[in-house]
Amino acid sequence: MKLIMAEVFNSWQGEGGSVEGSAFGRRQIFVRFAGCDLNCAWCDSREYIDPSRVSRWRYEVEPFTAKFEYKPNPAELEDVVDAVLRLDTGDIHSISYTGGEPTLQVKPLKALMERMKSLGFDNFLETHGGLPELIEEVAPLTDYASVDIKDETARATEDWRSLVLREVESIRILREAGVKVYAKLVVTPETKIENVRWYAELLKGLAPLVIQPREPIEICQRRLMDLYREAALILGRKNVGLSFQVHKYLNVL
Ligand SMILES: C[S@@+](CC[C@H](N)C(=O)[O-])C[C@H]1O[C@@H](n2cnc3c(N)ncnc32)[C@H](O)[C@@H]1O
Ligand SMILES: Nc1nc2[nH]cc(C(=O)O)c2c(=O)[nH]1
Ligand code: SF4
Ligand SMILES: [Mg+2]
Repeated sequence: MKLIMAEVFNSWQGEGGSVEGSAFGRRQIFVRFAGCDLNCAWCDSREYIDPSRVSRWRYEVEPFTAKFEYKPNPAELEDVVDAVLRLDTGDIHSISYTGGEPTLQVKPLKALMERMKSLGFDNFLETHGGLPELIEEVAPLTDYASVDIKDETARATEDWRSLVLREVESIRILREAGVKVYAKLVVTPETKIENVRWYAELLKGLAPLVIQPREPIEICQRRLMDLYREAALILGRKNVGLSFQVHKYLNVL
């Protein structure tokens, strides 16, 4: 089975903060799929959005070396499995499936998740959640999930409100499948407080929320705390947390 891959590397989860379901600070092997159907203005994986421009994929040869070997795309699933297993350092909390958007290649994604489960690994899905019908397919194989709520300022797609509703639907599907799921909202200085209220009302009783400043950070602390407080007053003070992309500060993948 073939897939369009971006990279495989070993690091620790740098996002998610401390809410229920987060794997922040845990060792993970990351499998980054190429291709995405959205176009977030601040995407830090932009080079992988158009799969036709990802002619080869890379896999780290040793953890924390950022030394890579390359293979052409489309990748063979077995080669991806080998790349993951050679990075197993014995302390891996879970395998993170990210991208680009991993659910767009749902057949190879499922095959990979099944294989890793059979090898004793837990599966962590990092998704924009915009495709609930595909989330339905992978939910039974998923142990943890981070689902983005794409704020209006992400400009991820034309009809951003219906995208948010689909993302909440994906969270519901994952929750009902017993997945430890949380929502992640990337905020900017232009994020509107009334939109945060709307997201929090949609998520109430469904999943905790992490608020993650867009990197590079421009939002001021005061504004960040105001958005946080607004969400916490609706979701409950134990159901909101901050998340920073800590790996970027420590200059690891
Ligand atoms: C690159 S995305 C891939 C997974 C999926 N397509 C998604 O958007 O959730 C992985 C995570 O990085 C976050 N991210 C990407 N660029 C970012 C930036 N500039 N600042 C903060 N978070 C960012 C996304 O919000 C998402 O939670
Ligand atoms: N260390 C580390 N943590 C991450 N959490 C989410 C990431 C992503 O790109 O999906 C990511 C990533 O790229 N690196
Ligand atoms: S959905 Fe994820 S991969 Fe796609 S553009 Fe947005 S942040 Fe980037
Ligand atoms: Mg990243």
